[in-house]
Amino acid sequence: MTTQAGPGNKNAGAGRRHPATAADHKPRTIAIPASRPPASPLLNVENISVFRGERLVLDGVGLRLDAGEALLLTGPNGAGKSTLLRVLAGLRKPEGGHVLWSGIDALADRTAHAERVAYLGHQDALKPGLTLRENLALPARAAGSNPDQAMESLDLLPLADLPARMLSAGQKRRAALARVVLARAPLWLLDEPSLGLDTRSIGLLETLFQTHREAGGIVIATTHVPLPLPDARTLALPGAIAVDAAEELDMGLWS
Ligand SMILES: Nc1ncnc2c1ncn2[C@@H]1O[C@H](COP(=O)(O)OP(=O)(O)OP(=O)(O)O)[C@@H](O)[C@H]1O
Repeated sequence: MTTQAGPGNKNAGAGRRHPATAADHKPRTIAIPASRPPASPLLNVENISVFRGERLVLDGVGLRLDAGEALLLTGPNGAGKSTLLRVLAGLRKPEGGHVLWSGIDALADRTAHAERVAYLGHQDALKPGLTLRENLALPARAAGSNPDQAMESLDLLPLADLPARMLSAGQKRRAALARVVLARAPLWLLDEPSLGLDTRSIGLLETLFQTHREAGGIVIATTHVPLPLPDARTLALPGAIAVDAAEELDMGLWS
């Protein structure tokens, strides 16, 4: 399986020529423009392969995204969407392939890459005993950003002084999204960002996506439902070949 998402061929028609005329036969000096290599995309992911247990979950996955673009990762449960996000975030080493940022190997320096990335996993990762404001204070200080602005963008200011344990599932998701905003990172990697959000919160998410993309940011999101990301490309991961559970037990995958 080789799965690839990327822009269409921008050089369509480049090989066309005007019909020959009499002038073509006269000797003349022609200025030949210096040939330029095609600009590399901001994020270029090539040929990623990942094993989980004995199973090849991702096999030759590639994608290319430029500033301001968005990609939806879709596919059945277990297809490897979260796994791919974690590879792109530098949280999991792939067995093969490359992640290039502005043409440079992004995974060679994980610390530098972490500063480019705002990653939202399935867990909202809030400390239950701390208030929402306290939960956001540290990441805000680290990124030099304003926690109140981030909370306001997700309509969380009225909840700022509540302990995180008192927040509902959707409110916790909004808090986790506030941390993404706070990070001020160009690459947003979001695992099912709309999980638990009501209609109004999806509207807030739409505004955040739009603002981030207009500022040149990239959004990559896994999802099983439509997301408010107009013009997003889609990379549909096909999923692993079904393996009989009994056979997996024999292989020791669940040990
Ligand atoms: N700890 C683990 N050890 C071995 N295999 C794992 C482990 N965690 C997940 N897997 C396997 O990796 C594969 C990909 O899982 P992943 O979570 O990336 O899928 P997904 O596409 O995000 O699924 P979903 O839509 O359910 O969120 C699955 O087949 C899963 O069984």
